[in-house]
Amino acid sequence: MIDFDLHKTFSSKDRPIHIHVKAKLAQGKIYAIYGKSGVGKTSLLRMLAGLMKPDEGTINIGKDIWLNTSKSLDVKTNKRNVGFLSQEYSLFPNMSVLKNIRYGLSHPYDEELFTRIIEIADLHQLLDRRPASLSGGQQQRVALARAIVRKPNLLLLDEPLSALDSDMRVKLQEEILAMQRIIKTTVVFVSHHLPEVFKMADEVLILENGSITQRGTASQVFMNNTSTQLIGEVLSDKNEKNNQTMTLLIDGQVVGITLKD
Ligand SMILES: Nc1ncnc2c1ncn2[C@@H]1O[C@H](COP(=O)(O)OP(=O)(O)OP(=O)(O)O)[C@@H](O)[C@H]1O
Repeated sequence: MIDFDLHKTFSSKDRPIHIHVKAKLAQGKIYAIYGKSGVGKTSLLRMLAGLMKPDEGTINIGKDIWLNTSKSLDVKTNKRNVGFLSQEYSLFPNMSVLKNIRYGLSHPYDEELFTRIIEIADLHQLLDRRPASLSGGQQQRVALARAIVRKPNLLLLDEPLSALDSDMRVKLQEEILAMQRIIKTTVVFVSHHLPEVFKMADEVLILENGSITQRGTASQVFMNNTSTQLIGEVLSDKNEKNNQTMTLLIDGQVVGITLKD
């Protein structure tokens, strides 16, 4: 169980931005954080990772205390053993894939886990290559493998798949699920991509203006939510015989819509 209650205020020119996030997350489950731009999703992940200092708050994970500001207790990021993936792959450019994955791994490491993760991420052929010679999807798989072999207490994913094309995205989603089933770590991921949220999340936490306003399964929070929007790009718009036909690009899919009287 992870139990957190975090406060952070950013001063800005117009008005201060208050973030107050509080939740209990079960060990080994996958949670999606969903919300509009600027509501505090990245800030929440960064506070959980110890990369951003909250003004006030607590984080308890199992029997460990990571943060208790009233007792001036703040466990450093490297001692929290958190995996953090974002759109940037942050690999060491001058090291091979193998060295990147093994870098800083405490010895003796779990050889069996290492082998299985390399297999799932399909990295066998790439172990001697440098990151610059890999595609974006391959680099992200290296970053994922590197996070997973450390058996993190918590895996934080800040839209790591959003720069990838849809086939690679689906492949990476499968790989994340397969790896998570092995190490059974708790995963908190930010995504704007509803199919991804439905596929991956055991539970969704809706963040609005810095606070969690709803939580439940994806079906529970989205099916009755009238504010859910599908955003599409108009590819063509024709008006024939009183029927208006529009072709839209929605979430990578081309969709035809006919509007009648
Ligand atoms: N270091 C900072 N200093 C001042 N304001 C900040 C800082 N970091 C974040 N903010 C502000 O806090 C709010 C929440 O930012 P955050 O990046 O957490 O949002 P987000 O939900 O992840 O947004 P997005 O989906 O666009 O990535 C935003 O208004 C942002 O401008």
